[in-house]
Amino acid sequence: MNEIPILLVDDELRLLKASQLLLASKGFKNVFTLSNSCDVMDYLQSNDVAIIVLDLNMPKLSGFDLLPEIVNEYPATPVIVMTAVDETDTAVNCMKKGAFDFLVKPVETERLVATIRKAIEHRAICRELDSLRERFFSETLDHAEAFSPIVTVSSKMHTIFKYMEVIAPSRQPILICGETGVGKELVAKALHNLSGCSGEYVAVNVAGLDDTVFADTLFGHKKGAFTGAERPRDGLVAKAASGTLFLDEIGDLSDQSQIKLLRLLQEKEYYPVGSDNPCISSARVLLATNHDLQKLIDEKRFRKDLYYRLCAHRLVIPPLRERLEDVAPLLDHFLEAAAQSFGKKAPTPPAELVTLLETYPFPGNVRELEAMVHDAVARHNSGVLSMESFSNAIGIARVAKHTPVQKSAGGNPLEELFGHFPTISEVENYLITEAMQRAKSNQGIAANLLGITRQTLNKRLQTKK
Ligand SMILES: Nc1ncnc2c1ncn2[C@@H]1O[C@H](COP(=O)(O)OP(=O)(O)OP(=O)(O)O)[C@@H](O)[C@H]1O
Repeated sequence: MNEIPILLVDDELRLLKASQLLLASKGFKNVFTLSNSCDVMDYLQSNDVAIIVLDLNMPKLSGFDLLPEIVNEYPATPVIVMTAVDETDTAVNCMKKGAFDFLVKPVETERLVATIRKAIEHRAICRELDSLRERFFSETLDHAEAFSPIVTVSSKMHTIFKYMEVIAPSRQPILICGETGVGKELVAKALHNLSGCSGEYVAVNVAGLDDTVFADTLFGHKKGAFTGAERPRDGLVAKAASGTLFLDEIGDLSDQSQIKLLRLLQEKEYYPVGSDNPCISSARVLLATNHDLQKLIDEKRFRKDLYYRLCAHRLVIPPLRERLEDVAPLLDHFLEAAAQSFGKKAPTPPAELVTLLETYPFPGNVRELEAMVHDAVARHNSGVLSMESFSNAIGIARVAKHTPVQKSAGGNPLEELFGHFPTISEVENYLITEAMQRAKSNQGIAANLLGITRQTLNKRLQTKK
């Protein structure tokens, strides 16, 4: 249910009651009414109101006179004007005086609900902007405890955390993007904890679900909806009522499922399988993908309208190779966790291990680092942790990833790099210099990067001098 307080002002009592009931049926349960326009300013002073729907023609004090007063005192509260007068001049005047929108009676239900939803979004975005302005200059997080499971010292991640604090309380969907293993699910959980939602956090991976299974999983079904549906069953949207529904891997959804998802996000409505009666969702939806959705749109595999609906709040979690400062604290964190799970004492990592790890691009991101550490601790017996299992894992991954060099659009990459077709000795010198730089002059690590022994590298370095 939508808790946002809405105030309807109209001198026609019957119309007020009908609108209140209609909005309640659409999930707006905090709708208040006033039939005397003279009471509005007093009411606003002592009550929290998010949206006002205001009639223009009222005795004593007209909506036209009241509008500038409200806009002046409560500039952040959108006022939707409703009137029986369908005149362009009136509409233009109301908009000039600061009305959010102008509707002519009788208003279609869908139009009224859509305008109210638009006003709610507008208000939320204005609030977020204010909050962002405030947070922009502040270094500290208001709810640092919500981020404690996410180990990081990266300033990029810290900026994302600040933005998360701003958008978490809104009820708008949030799209979390990033390569596999960057921690999108941890981010989703943190958003739920920050949101203040009283309901459950419910996560589901929707990759590979065909449309029927998608609908049944999310929306549930009516008794007899299909063979075997002997009892009605709630779906995950109902389970996440007043809480958070996290849909992982949405880049793989079928077109039909994308349409259902769009309806859920836009109208907050869904149909259990086999039912013609829509249900209203009160779950906040978070979504994640490791696909480039823009590319999927170009390939006609993802709907543009759904993408635009998701884009309002988008978090892009950087890959580990773009926040190398996180490698060391993550290494310590995973060493501790792995040692605990094996009932061992946390081993001391060799001094050059972080440098070795920093040379590796981690296509599997934090998950890959976690697995490497787990494996190394499993093999570890005593003393200093061996570099070998890390070097092996990195070496194997590098060989597996090796792909022939593609010619760039502009011509031969070697010629672009050197300005001419280079000699073997020029390429060798270039590679050795680059590897030594990446390995912070550690010859063992540079040799590993180059796929040669340390002795061979040492000899080449001697002859280079
Ligand atoms: N910053 C971090 N601190 C601690 N653990 C992390 C961090 N980032 C990721 N992890 C761990 O790495 C693993 C992968 O994280 P998660 O499942 O959140 O990634 P993901 O981006 O959702 O991946 P996928 O796209 O494959 O679903 C998990 O075990 C998670 O606990």
